[in-house]
Amino acid sequence: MPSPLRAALFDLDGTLIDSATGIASALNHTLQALGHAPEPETLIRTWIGDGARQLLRQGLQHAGGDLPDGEAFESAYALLMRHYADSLPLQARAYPGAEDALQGLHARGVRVALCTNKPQRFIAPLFEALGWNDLFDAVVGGDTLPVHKPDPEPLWHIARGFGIDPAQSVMVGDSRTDAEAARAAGMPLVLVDYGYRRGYDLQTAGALQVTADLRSLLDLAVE
Ligand SMILES: O=C(O)COP(=O)(O)O
Ligand SMILES: [Mg+2]
Repeated sequence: MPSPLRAALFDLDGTLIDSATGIASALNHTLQALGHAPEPETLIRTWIGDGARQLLRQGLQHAGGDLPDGEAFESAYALLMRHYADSLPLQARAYPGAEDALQGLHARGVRVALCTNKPQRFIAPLFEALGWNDLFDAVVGGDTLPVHKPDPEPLWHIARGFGIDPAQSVMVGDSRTDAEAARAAGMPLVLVDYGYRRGYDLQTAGALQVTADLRSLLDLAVE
């Protein structure tokens, strides 16, 4: 256990917010505009967590045919970005306990960061909708740096910015992507048991906690 805990880095989709309905709606509008059938939300959930480009790739691959490349892929991605922006009100659903945990960590002097693979441009409007503008000391999106999770660099980037050792921080996420990034970064891990984890065995991931409620993080912080 990081003693004392000095920073907590949070994944967004499937960890702090239940955004799958909105993301599925954005992807399905995109697939339909390209002449494909929509996919069920239960399947699309399993494609969330590796960034919006990977989400689109998965959707198009599942729809069949050749995966468009180059300009054709970029124009499909631009379409997804438009529908994604429209879906933000549907994505802004905080999990119970998420806001209390963020505020409680702050109150205990723990730095709080967002470390998501969601495109950066959508983070500010989501924070606005959630009333979370003042809750984060640092924010890194999926396209903020040249690499994203599972690469450890976004985690190191945040820890460096805080002047805090990764070992005195914790990465809080819902998926294999988060667990692999934490392991590669030398950062302790907490997993939520309710996210979009894609058949990943949470119990063998080496997490400090596998939790159903983010308020349990407060047990790691000093009063
Ligand atoms: O894949 C995404 O776009 C976002 O995913 P994350 O918030 O779970 O990193
Ligand atoms: Mg996630």
